[in-house]
Amino acid sequence: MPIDETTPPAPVSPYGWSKLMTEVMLRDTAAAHGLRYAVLRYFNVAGADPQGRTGQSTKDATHLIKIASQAAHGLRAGMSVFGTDYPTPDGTCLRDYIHVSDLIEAHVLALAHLMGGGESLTANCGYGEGYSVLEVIDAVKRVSGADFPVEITGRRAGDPASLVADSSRIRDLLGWTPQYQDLDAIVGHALAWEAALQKRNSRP
Ligand SMILES: O=c1ccn([C@@H]2O[C@H](COP(=O)(O)OP(=O)(O)O[C@H]3O[C@H](CO)[C@@H](O)[C@H](O)[C@H]3O)[C@@H](O)[C@H]2O)c(=O)[nH]1
Repeated sequence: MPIDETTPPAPVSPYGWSKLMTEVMLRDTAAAHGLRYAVLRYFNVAGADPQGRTGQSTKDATHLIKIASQAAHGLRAGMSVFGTDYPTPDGTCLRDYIHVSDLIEAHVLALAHLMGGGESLTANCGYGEGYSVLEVIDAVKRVSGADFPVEITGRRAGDPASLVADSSRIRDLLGWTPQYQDLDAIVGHALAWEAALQKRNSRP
């Protein structure tokens, strides 16, 4: 079931709570001081700059597409799937992976909205399409042409079974029209970035 902005937030991690607290602070500051704001609720940010200028560089990042990309490039021996007993079609968690460039465009549109005098808004940023962990790993193998070992392990604590956005609000209100709503494109850009990052990090 896609999640819309009226679904009561129910964070399961301190990080999730910190994001919700930020929303509450913005709401209260706006009420007290007339501030106008845009809350953009990111779903699973993925991919990289299509021109290869930047991408996720956090050392030891644990995100699925990054881990799978590293495995495809032989930077790690293989990877784990955290649980196959979720109430989803293939038993692995579903996520709504949004290309970082589409997310940037959402910010540009939100800023233009506010600068044009628009009301405060809270809007989901996702495509409304969920992919399972196994589907993502298949995409990484398909796009890279590389095979790597995948081990099934137990669930990781705090992983909800499904997080898929209803993004009608941002589409309707800001005219947001994603350009990269394609899992293979997202994975392709992530793979290219991971290769570039590896080259960059191995320079003396
Ligand atoms: O090696 C891995 C890595 C991830 N997963 C699974 O893949 C899915 C996606 O995981 P991940 O890429 O870590 O994203 P989320 O846990 O959905 O994290 C999102 O939500 C978190 C909590 O809001 C934020 O911290 C992250 O930045 C954001 O991407 C989850 O089911 C994980 O269990 C695996 O099976 N194996």
